[in-house]
Amino acid sequence: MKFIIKKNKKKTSCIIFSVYLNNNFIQIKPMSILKIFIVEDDLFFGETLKYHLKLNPDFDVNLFQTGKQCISNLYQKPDVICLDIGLPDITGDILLKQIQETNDKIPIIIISGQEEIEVAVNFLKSGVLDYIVKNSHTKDLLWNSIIKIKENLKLVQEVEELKEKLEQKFSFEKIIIGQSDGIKGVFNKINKAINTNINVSISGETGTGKEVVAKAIHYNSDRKNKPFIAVNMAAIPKYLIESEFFGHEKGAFTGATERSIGKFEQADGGTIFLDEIAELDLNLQSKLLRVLQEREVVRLGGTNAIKFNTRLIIATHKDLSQEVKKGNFREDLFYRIIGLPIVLPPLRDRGNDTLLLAKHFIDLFVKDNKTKPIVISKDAKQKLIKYPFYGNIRELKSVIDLACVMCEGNEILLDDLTFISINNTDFFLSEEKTLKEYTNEIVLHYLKINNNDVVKTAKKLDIGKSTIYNLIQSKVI
Ligand SMILES: Nc1ncnc2c1ncn2[C@@H]1O[C@H](COP(=O)(O)OP(=O)(O)OP(=O)(O)O)[C@@H](O)[C@H]1O
Repeated sequence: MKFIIKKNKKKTSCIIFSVYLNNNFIQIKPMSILKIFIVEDDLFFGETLKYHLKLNPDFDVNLFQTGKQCISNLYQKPDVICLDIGLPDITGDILLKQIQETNDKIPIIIISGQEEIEVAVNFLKSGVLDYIVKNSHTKDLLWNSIIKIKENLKLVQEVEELKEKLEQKFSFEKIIIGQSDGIKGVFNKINKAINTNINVSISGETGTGKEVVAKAIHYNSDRKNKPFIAVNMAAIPKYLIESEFFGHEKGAFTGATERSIGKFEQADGGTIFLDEIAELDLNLQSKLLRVLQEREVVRLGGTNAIKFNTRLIIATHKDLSQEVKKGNFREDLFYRIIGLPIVLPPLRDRGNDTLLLAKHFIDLFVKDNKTKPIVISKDAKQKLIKYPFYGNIRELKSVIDLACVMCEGNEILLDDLTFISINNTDFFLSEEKTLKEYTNEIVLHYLKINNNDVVKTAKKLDIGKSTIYNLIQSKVI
């Protein structure tokens, strides 16, 4: 088999390539080109349509005068077929069937001399996209119809591309950064979850990546082409949760002006991710339990039970078993949802992962902002490793983004790191310092806050002014 690729001469606005295969050149069209077949035995009418459509440089038009020619050229994979139903060699309905048997995805437009509505309706019912009557407007109607098809095909292609990107994006070993033992254990659990349908419960402090893990499981499982629906219990007002979960019928309550499909129904075939599950109130917990047991929902104000097939992933930053002990969470629901537990370690327990993640966020910053490459100084690295990051990876990202903005040149120095943590006493105590050194730091801290006002600082710390003056004079602060 010979295989040659040649670039054809530039036709209008685009370049068409040909592949030489088995003694024939077969054209390969770029996606922006729409291959159109016109099947019309009236040569003059056919040529008129062809001439008109070819005015659009994105249309590659082929004219065939018989049904047989059309069928034997289907290998060219037309994007649209415009079909006259009064052909000499084959009736329109039989030709339509033969085309659909070969490829039922090709949009077909019927062009016919028959104005009877019944004929048109029958063709439309059998799957053709449009029915155009032959008259002086045909060529314009055909043009508009094909433009609509082109737009539709573009959307389909975009959706396919996005799906593909999403799959690449969630190839989890690439997006979940980390090599610590803790994160390796998480990868192991994710792999187990991907290959089964078991419920998954993810726990971990805020910002440890619970949602990232939930998405990684969904987009790497068989359900990846179905929806991933995330619901955050803490973000929805209590009175709306039931309707959000289960949907409602029109008129179910004041303000329910339209029927609404609930999240469980929306996630049918896919995954529902219930974030902050511990925030669900007890009354709704029992309703959720019933729905999970029956695997069906009844919309508010409705009577029909609607079956769903949805994988459940829940997340919480609380210890759910403790919540059960405290009476805040139903024990039966706990056992129903706990499934495969995945515990995400806090960032401070992931060792060197902090630096891997910091580098990852720097790279993202550099790419997004099109800046020169940025590195981290040794001191800054040490500080990052020691810092407890109570906001975990989310906090690290904001520290790194700010440091990238603040750093002069291409190196993040110690002073470029700004920690705005809400709880940093542990960090303060984690550094090995003497009591004297701690005292000096505290004095310095309050002097800064009080704009170097010694009297105010002394009063605040309940120490003598002279103590502070001595520290300043001896240059320890
Ligand atoms: N291992 C990881 N590698 C790269 N990025 C991560 C990782 N883990 C988390 N992130 C990033 O950190 C941020 C927080 O992650 P995520 O929202 O999944 O955390 P969470 O635990 O669900 O937070 P919360 O409890 O507040 O809802 C996101 O920007 C996410 O992309």
